[in-house]
Amino acid sequence: MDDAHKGTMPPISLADVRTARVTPEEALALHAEGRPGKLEIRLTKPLITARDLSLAYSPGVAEPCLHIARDPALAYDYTSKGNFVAVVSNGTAVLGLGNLGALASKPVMEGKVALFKRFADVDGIDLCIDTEDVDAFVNAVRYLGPSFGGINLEDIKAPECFVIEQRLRELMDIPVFHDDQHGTAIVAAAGLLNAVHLTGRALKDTTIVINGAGAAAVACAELMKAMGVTPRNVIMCDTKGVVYRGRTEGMNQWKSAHAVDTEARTLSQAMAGADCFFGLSVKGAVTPEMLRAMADKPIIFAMANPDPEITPEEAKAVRPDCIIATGRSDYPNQVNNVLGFPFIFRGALDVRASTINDAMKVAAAEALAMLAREDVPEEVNTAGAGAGTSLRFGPDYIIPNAFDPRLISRVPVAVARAAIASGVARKPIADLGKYARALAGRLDATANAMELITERVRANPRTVVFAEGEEEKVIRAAIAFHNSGYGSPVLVGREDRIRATLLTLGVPLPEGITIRNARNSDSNRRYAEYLYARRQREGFLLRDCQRLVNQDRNVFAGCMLALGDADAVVTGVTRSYAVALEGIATAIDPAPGGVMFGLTLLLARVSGTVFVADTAIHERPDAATLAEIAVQSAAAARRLGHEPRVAFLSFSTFGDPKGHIPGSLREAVRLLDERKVDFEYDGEMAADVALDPALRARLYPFCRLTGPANVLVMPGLHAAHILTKAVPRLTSGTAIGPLLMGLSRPVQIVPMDASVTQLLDMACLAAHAAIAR
Ligand SMILES: NC(=O)C1=CN([C@@H]2O[C@H](COP(=O)(O)OP(=O)(O)OC[C@H]3O[C@@H](n4cnc5c(N)ncnc54)[C@H](OP(=O)(O)O)[C@@H]3O)[C@@H](O)[C@H]2O)C=CC1
Ligand SMILES: CC(=O)C(=O)O
Ligand SMILES: [Mg+2]
Repeated sequence: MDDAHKGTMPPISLADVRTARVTPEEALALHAEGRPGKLEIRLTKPLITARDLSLAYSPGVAEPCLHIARDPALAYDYTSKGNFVAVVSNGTAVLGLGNLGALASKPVMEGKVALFKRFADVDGIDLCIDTEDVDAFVNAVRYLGPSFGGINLEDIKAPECFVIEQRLRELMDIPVFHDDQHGTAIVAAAGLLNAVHLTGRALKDTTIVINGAGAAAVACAELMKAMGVTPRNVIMCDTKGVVYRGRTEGMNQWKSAHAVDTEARTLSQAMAGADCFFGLSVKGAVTPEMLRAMADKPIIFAMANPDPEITPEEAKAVRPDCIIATGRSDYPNQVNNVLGFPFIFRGALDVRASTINDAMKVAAAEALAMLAREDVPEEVNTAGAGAGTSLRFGPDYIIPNAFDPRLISRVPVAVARAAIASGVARKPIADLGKYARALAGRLDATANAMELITERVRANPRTVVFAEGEEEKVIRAAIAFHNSGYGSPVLVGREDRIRATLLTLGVPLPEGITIRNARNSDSNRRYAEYLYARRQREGFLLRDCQRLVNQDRNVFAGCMLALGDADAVVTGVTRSYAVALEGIATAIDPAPGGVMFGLTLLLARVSGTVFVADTAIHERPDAATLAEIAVQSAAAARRLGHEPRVAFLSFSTFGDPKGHIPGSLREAVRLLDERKVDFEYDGEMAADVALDPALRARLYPFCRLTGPANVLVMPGLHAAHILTKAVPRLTSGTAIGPLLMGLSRPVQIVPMDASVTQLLDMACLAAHAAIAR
């Protein structure tokens, strides 16, 4: 290890890179699935009764209109303006794909809106404006301005983007931010600060070659210089070669501002001896030979999307001493503006900033850089179980991961503080500590936890049996599992049938997926003898066991798992839950002392994630079972990042109304009192009481729960089923599960109508449980 890398983890071998590669077919399928695209609009106020209508629409709506007419600032109080950003493009520079036009840019713009929501709870809408005329574009955005709290310009080519942004900034009183310029520059600056530090350089002495002289490149050059890089140390190149002083061909005023006196005329010549390379151009623009000529410990940011100027594998092959970053999420060090724009706008919107100025940009870059130097919390450091791949500040971790839950409470605060200090905040925040704490609550813990789970599985791939391997959606899920880097899928089924289905799908069987035919597997004898040993005193003959192994794929899969031929099983699309479980249970026992039950995660928009149990096994659980279900559910909630508050649900609350209250619920509470568990619980209570602390405070102030219940233990299977089936359909929420809990080996049984995505999620959860064993 060289000096600069001392004290950090050894670089991750690129052979070990945890990939989440997706195929073009998968990408198209995702966009076409269900409601096409990635966005919809939801209501934040009820519109159910005539009264609701009168309040939200005519005549009630006249009131906020009149108030806003008198005082425009009230638009922030009475409308969605303050949390609403327009993502605007004309499609002239879509990623690194070139001028695809406004319509074809829509998937990227919808994607940016989705990222705004997912990472920073900023609402947005894509506006794809079909003109390359600067005046027409500026007018379109300008006149739509009143609807929005901010304008995020995206994928507009240089040099028009500079003029458009400048003019809109002058015309509008809300932040106008060209993400490809400033978002990219901020994130690249953060990465550079850390890479320079790790390689023992000083920013002012670092020489940088930027390939590309468009939106992203010019903004990067400007911010790097503002942060301390010496202007003459930056050489910019474009399709015509080096942007040198005196060049006339293909120039514009923005390039001229960065033209330098140099003998170099080509990218190769510019790269000789350079410390750092920024790629903001197109796929494959850099060759291994160019990297070979760079200085020691070169810093290579190949940021073109979707494919970088050079891949990390190619770069490491010629320069093992380099620090390499790309714009992609499937390599270490993702230098991508996704780390910037959601959090920068969050901070700017929250202080009602009139603009996003340089102080705010520098604050964001420094906050990002500093976060990467901090210890990565255990739950983020999901690669911890993979030897030598811990996320720790070093050459393979110079910038935080986009899923790092600390980003939301760090970057917006830094941006807000800078906005206040520089005088552009129209609503300064007095207590930034309190603001930081409130920001953390904007993220859904489950969404983050699920991502961390997938990361951990990628770092520790497992062999998962897909028991119903002849089904098309199961085959698709197995391929996705393999392509996501989660491990090695095993499809149980007849090879000719599986291959025929693959043929109709038009995909070859990826290496790494195996097919096991239960009828003629070499292991059948071993499996049958295993079953016979378990069941011989229950009236089973060896030939009965043989038949079960040959004919029931769940039994076969269960035997594979029991005898160590696989790490986990996923099944359920061809048999009812009970039948699938019976097959599995023939070969696999419940965990010693545990209780088997189903746990369903309801991801509701308003209340966040709620865990519901038992949604699969016990029709009328007794008190001891209910208590154990509560204990295991609370533990599962904690693993997914939620501090559990368990409510035992009934039709009644603490004896009111009177009736036949299941005594088992009260007895379960008493049993937990005896066990002195370390989580909150109470009951019995009705669902509204469980979920509404205000109601509880009025009517049942003695209740021990300190917030809305997030683990609902149901009195019986009927109620659990009705709740978990009805809620997603009534609220457009999502249900994950039931997750099968309490089995001695990791098995997940999906609902029969499960989608490919649900199958994949459950296989991933099963693989995760296998790692935890
Ligand atoms: N990782 C990230 O977060 C981000 C990455 N990017 C990537 O940066 C790239 C540029 O985007 P953007 O600035 O918005 O686009 P622009 O259209 O504004 O600029 C493109 C620039 O690339 C130059 N270029 C094209 N091909 C080559 C080549 N073979 N060699 C040298 N220069 C070349 C063009 O040269 P000329 O001026 O001669 O036409 C132009 O200066 C894209 O790949 C994009 O995906 C952009 C934003 C964020
Ligand atoms: C990431 C991004 O915005 C781009 O490549 O254009
Ligand atoms: Mg872009």
